[in-house]
Parts: sequence; C-alpha cells; structure tokens
Amino acid sequence: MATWDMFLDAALASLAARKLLFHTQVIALEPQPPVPETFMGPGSWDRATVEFRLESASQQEWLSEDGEESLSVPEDDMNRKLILFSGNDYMCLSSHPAVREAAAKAVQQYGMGPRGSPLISGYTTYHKMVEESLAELKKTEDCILCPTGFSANLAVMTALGSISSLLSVGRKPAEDERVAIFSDALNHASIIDGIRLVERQKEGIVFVYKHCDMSHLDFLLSSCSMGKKIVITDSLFSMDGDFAPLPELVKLRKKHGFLLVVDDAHGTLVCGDNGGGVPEMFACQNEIDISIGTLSKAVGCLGGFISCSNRWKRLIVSRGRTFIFSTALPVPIVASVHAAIYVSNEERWRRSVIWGHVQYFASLTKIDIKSHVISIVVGSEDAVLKASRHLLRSGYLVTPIRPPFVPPNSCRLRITLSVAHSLDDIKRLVDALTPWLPAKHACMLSGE
Ligand SMILES: Cc1ncc(COP(=O)(O)O)c(C=O)c1O
Repeated sequence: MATWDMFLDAALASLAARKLLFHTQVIALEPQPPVPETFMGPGSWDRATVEFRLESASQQEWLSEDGEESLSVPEDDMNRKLILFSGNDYMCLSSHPAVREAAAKAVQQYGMGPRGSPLISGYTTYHKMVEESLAELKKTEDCILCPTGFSANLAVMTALGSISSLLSVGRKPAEDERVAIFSDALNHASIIDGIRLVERQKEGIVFVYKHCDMSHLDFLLSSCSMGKKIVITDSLFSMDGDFAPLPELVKLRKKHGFLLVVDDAHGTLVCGDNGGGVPEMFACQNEIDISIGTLSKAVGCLGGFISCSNRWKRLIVSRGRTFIFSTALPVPIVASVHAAIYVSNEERWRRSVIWGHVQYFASLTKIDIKSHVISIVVGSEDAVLKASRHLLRSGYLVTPIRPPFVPPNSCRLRITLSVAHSLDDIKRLVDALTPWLPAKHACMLSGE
C-alpha cells in the first residue's frame, strides 16, 4: 500500500521535473545582539496586558444594546481600567521589556525590513533565526513562517490538496485519487476555509467527525477506501477549551496510516514543560506530521508558522499559496518573536503561574476545566449579552461569544486566564460570575 512518504516523494519529483520547486533566498541582516534580559517573576509590564480602558462610546453601546441605558455606568466610571479576561496573550509576552527592546532596535536599524514575499525578497536572517527556534521548540526538522496563523492553515491545506493534482498530471484527479480530509467538527475557521479551497479545486473530499469522537473517526476512516488520508484537528479548541485526544489520534494514525496535522494555536508556549504545546504535553511530538501555530497568542506578537520535516517544507513553500503570494512578516515583528521565544524558554515560571491559575479557577468554581481557555455556556444571545454586561459593570472585559463563532443557543462567556491575573482578580471574577456558573458552585456557596 502506498504511504504518505511515497506520495510526498512523487509530488516533489513532479515539482522538480517541472522546475517548480522553490526555496527562500536569505537577505543577510546583521542580527541584533542576543541575550535579552529576563526576570525571576512578574513585573509591572505584565499587568499592562490585562488592564485596559474601553472607549466610553463602546462601553455605552455595549451596555445599552437592549435598552438598558438606565443601568449604564456613570460617566466617572467610564474611565476606570477594566480587567481583560478575553485576551489571547496568555503568557503576557507582548509587553515584556525584551520583546519591546527587540522590536525597537530592529525598527531603528531596518525600519520594517525588505518588503516582499519570502520567495522574492522578504526573507531575512531574522526569519531564518526564528524558524530555527520554532523548529527546536516543536522538535521538528524545519519550520515555515507565515503572515498569520490563518494563512498558515490555508497554506498547509492547499499544499496538501495539490498533491493529488501533482500525481495526476494533465487531468483533474479522479475521486479516489483526491486527498480524504478528516476534520473535527469544531475545527477553527481557517482550517475549514483551507478545506473548502481544496474541495473547490476538486483535489479533496472532506469527512467531518463528531467533536473529539474517536469511535466516529475510526468508523469514518475504516469506511473510506481512499489512499491519501489526512486527519486535521485543533489541539486545544478555542471556543470550548478542551484538548483533542492526541494519544488516541496517534493510535489511530498507526492503525490507518493517515497524515496527522495539528493546529496548536492555543497550546504553543503554554502547554508542555518547555512550552512545546499540546503535543509535548501528551508526549507525542514525534507523531505529529505537520504542526501549525500562531505567533499572535501566547507568543504575543503576530504571524503564523508551520513546523514539519524539510521535505514537507519543500512542498509547502512551493505550493502553499498564502505563503508564496503574501508579503513576509516585517523584521521588527520577527525580532520580537525571537525575543518572546527566548523569554518563554528562560522564564519558565510563567507556565507554573498560568497552570496554578487554572487550578485555582477550578477549585473556586468546581468546574472541571481543562485549560486556560474556559467556556461558560449560557444559552441564548440575550442571556450571554446580559451576563457580559453584568461583568462589564463589575469591571471585567469578557466578550460574549455568539453565532457565527458558536452554534445558536450555545452562546457563551469565553474566559481566558493569563499570567498577569492575580488570584484576587480571579476570585472577584468568579464572584461576579456566580449567577452563570453551574449548580455545583451555587450549592457550595449556600453550604448545601
Ligand atoms: C485554532 C486557531 N487557528 C488559527 C488561528 C488564526 O491565527 P491568527 O490570528 O494568527 O491568524 C486562530 C485564531 O483565532 C485559532 O484559534
């Protein structure tokens, strides 16, 4: 039976024969002096990532959305700082002195750096340096920087879809020659859009399996006779805060020989002892074929990346259209990403703090939360708006999550914990949340 190694070999050979194998040329920039300053514990800069003022017009609008003007906040209170419990800067690296300094130095030296797509003129020593540190973090041979996590998912999906066209040169692939993509029902929009592009090109067929349901996935895989099977999943689901069952996926991978692609947008830097993400936490980094990530959440900057082998990289940089046809990240951003990864490696206490917060939230609420992303399902749009307004009046910024982000009537408060929150912030938030917490918490408060 043909394997993914064989498909990839054949696809690369076809690209090579048509002189369509691309690679980046590195524009040499003097790297800035390394070794950013790191610290033994939180600093005032951390707090800056969770304390914000909301423009008064936005606050009034939010509070009066269903005609509740009478309950709105007095003008004086409009200027108070709110505590953000909805951000994605989980490790608070966006404001770290090392990150600021790296960006400032790079901007002084190079402005934004050469502007061009990575295959033309936008790829520099800095981009290469960051790709190497991300590959080291993810324990992969190589890595590809992309403009965003969204574009990284699109690049991976279109490159994978292109394999079926490359292997059926001169004609559209027949149905059984296409890639068979098995996708979790709650995967991120960027994965869904990537799959749609593949379907539109008639290069792939999608099979959506029930959220984290491994029996359903096993059934779908067993019932499918197509040769090029791919399973793609978020590692930590952004709207539910639960983990994909990676150990079970790894077992199924052995059984069915599919290509395992994981989007670790919310796990990178937070999960695993070294911040290698959810695959590191489940000790299965070596079993993931392609790992996608973003640099805009725990890394605190902007951008996306794809960690994989050299051979997968060759295919993706030659066929991943959102990588090829988009301008490379500006040098100051890349320099700050480099500093953020360095800080994350050195300031290991950040991971202990955030996981301590997860335990504290769970102990206060008795909710079996799995991660720093917490979903409190409230129900209707009206109910979630009411809850978020109550939190806003109490001084907390928790954005209500409504369709199209989640299905109707499963509107929710998506609470995210970060290193900069204090235990007192969490305690007070939980107090303010009490009416919307599951019954167990209410019983605890009433001493039942
Ligand atoms: C699972 C997942 N993948 C990808 C992305 C996109 O990342 P970026 O914001 O870098 O485009 C997100 C962002 O919300 C996400 O949650």
